[in-house]
Amino acid sequence: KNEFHRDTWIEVDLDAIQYNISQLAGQLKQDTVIMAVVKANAYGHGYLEVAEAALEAGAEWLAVAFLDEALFLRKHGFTAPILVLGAARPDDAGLAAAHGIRLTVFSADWIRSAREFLEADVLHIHLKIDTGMGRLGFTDQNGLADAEAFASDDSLINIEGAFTHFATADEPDRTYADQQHERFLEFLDVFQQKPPMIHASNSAGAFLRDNSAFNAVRFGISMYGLVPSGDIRHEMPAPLKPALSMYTKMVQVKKLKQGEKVSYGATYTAGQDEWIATLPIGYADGWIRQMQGFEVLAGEHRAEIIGRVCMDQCMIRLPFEMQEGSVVTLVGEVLNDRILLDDIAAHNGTIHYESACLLTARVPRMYRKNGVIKKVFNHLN
Ligand SMILES: Cc1ncc(COP(=O)(O)O)c(CNc2conc2O)c1O
Repeated sequence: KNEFHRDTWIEVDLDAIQYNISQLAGQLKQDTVIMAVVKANAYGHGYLEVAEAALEAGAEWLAVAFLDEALFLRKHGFTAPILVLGAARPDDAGLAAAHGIRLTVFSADWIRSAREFLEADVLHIHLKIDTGMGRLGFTDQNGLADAEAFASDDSLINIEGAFTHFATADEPDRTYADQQHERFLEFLDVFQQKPPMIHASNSAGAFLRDNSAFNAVRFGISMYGLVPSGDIRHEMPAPLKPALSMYTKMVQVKKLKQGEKVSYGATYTAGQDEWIATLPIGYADGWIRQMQGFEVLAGEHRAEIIGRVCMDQCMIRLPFEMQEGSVVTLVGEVLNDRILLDDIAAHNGTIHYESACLLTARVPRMYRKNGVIKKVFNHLN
C-alpha cells in the first residue's frame, strides 16, 4: 500500500481534471482531438493518474516535452498516441517508432539523419512550423517543402501532423496570434498533401480562438483548472475547477519570547511574545525560499511564513496557540478563504505554470476520484 510518513501532501482532484476536459470539449468543433499535455510530471500533478483520468474523460492523445517522458508513459502501460513536443535526437528515431511515439520535426536534415535509424517500424512525425514563437519549427517554406518531399518518398516515415504554437494566445490583444494563424495557413499551403492532423492551440487558443481550421488542440494548463493568464480570465467561456491543493501539519508549536529569533541567519526577531509553528515543508519540496512572507491558512486563520525557508521545513507565526498536528492549507480552500497557485506565483513574481511544476517528487500525491481518495503516490516507496 503506497503510503507516506511526513505530514505534507498534494491532493489532486481527478474529477476536476475530467470536468475541465469536458468544459473544453463543449467548446470545440465536433471530433476535434484533445491532446492532454502531461509534460513535466503533468505540471506537477503526476504523470500517471492525470494521463489515465484525461484519457478516460475523452482526451485521445497525450503530449509531453521529451522522449523520456513518452517512454515512461509507455512503460506504465499507456497505449494512446503520444506526441513529443520538444526535440528528439535523430538516433532515437527507431526507438520512438518502435513505441508508436510521435516526434516533432523542424528540419529536413533531421529527417535525413533519422532515416538511418529506422528499420521496420514506421516513424510518425508532426512537422512544427515556427510562425512567431521563435522556439522550435521550420522558419522557411522551402525547408518545409524539402522535408515533405524527402519524407513522402519514404515508407518508414509518415507525416501525420503539422502544428505551430502561439506566443500570445493568453493575451487580450489578438494581433500577434492572428498573424501567427495567418502565417500558419500560408505554410500549410506549401504541402503537396496536407497531413491529417493540423493543430495550433494551447489552452488559451482552444478556449478563445477559432479552431475550426484545425482538428486537434493541445490542452495543458486549463486541464488542471488554471486560467492561462489573469488578463483573459474575464473572456474564458467556461468555468474551470483547479485540481491541485496542498496541505501540511504543525509538527511543533511553541511560544517565542519577545526578542527571540527564528531560522537561519536569525533574521527574524519576535516583536512580542508570539506563537510559532514549524511545518515539514521546505524548498526541496518546491516551497522555495522566496515564500518567506507568504500567508498560509493555519486552520482557518491566515499565518505568515516567518524567517528563512529551510530545505525541508519552515515556520509560521500563529494568531494564538494552536494544537500540534493542526492542518495548514498551503493551496486550497478553507471555509470562505482560499489560497491559489496564482497567489503563490504572484508572491514569487512568476506564473502558476512554474509554481505548479516546481512541486517536487518528494511531496506525496493523493488522488481523489468521485470524492474519495483512490490512490496515493509516494515516489520514495
Ligand atoms: C508546444 C506546446 N503545446 C501546448 C502546450 C500547452 O500549453 P498550455 O499549458 O498553455 O495549455 C505547451 C505548453 N508549454 C509551456 C507552458 O509553459 N511553458 C511552456 O513552454 C507547449 O509548449
